Amino acid sequence: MAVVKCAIDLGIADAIESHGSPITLSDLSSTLGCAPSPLYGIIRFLMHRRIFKEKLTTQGSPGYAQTPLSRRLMRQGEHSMAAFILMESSPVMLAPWLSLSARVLANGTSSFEKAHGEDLWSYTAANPDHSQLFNEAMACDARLVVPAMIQGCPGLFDGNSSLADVGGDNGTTIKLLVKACPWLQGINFDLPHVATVAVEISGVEHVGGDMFESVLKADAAFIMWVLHDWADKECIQILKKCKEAILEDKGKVIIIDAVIQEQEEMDKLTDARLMLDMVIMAHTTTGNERTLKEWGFVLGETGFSRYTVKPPTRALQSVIEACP
Ligand SMILES: C[S@@+](CC[C@H](N)C(=O)[O-])C[C@H]1O[C@@H](n2cnc3c(N)ncnc32)[C@H](O)[C@@H]1O
Repeated sequence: MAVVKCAIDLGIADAIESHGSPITLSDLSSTLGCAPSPLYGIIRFLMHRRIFKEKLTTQGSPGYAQTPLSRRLMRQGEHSMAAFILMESSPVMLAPWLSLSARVLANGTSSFEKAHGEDLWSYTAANPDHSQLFNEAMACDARLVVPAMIQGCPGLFDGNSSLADVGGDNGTTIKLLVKACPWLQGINFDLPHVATVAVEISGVEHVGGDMFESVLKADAAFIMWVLHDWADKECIQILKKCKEAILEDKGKVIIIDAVIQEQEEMDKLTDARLMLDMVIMAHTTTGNERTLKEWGFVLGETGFSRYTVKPPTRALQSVIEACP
């Protein structure tokens, strides 16, 4: 991750993109103000990981070009994952990894709290710069996941006229959902320090609150990358509040989260899902990724009458639809 962060910091992908065609090491070095030899080492490493690729320039000299992966390292644009990588590689988020054992010990404590003296949400509330980086990071992920989900689950919001995105962060997700389903009135619900600084979005109301206390009323509730931050008991509490907030007859709670496969079902994204489990362990106090059986327990204890799990489409997450 340090090398990928280095590429973002240097602006390698942005420089190649602005050049518009494959660029030589010498031109790239002078554009970026870098020494050619270490820059070559960074690019060689990233080419080995298929992040950049070698391609002849228009003059026939050896040069470097973008790939779909390297475009994710650009600072701007709908494909950028730069903020996500910069957030995960920030000193704030790296420090808890050094205390991962604290979370695992029987009488242990949260790795994040050990490193920073408070949990992630209190820390972001007290540190606006980190909160903004976190929000931008989540927005990168939402831009990737939401279109895949809409494509993979057509008709998900048919019959609903309002939707509350619980823990919706700066509203990027609900903005994409309302754009794709213009009949939806969107509510973006998050902690007050997040909701109050979120920029205005047409068709969306930002509401600050605590999902453990209550969730704003809507036909349906949507909750993405939130429940994995919490233990079963807390998830059941949050889901009960969602269940109270939605319509009894045609309401539903749509959960977007990973499902960890059993050994025999593992696929090429299993590694990423298991990695995510470690990230959640390092950064949250009680969170973890869940297997289908573990999701079944949480949903059953909340009192949902039925649920369906749609496998992911080009994404780490599954779509779990739970009905009252
Ligand atoms: C991992 S982020 C997911 C953000 C967003 N759903 C997404 O996928 O891009 C978890 C979100 O839960 C919010 N959150 C944490 N505790 C909360 C609470 N008690 N009430 C409402 N939101 C909360 C955080 O502020 C954060 O935006």
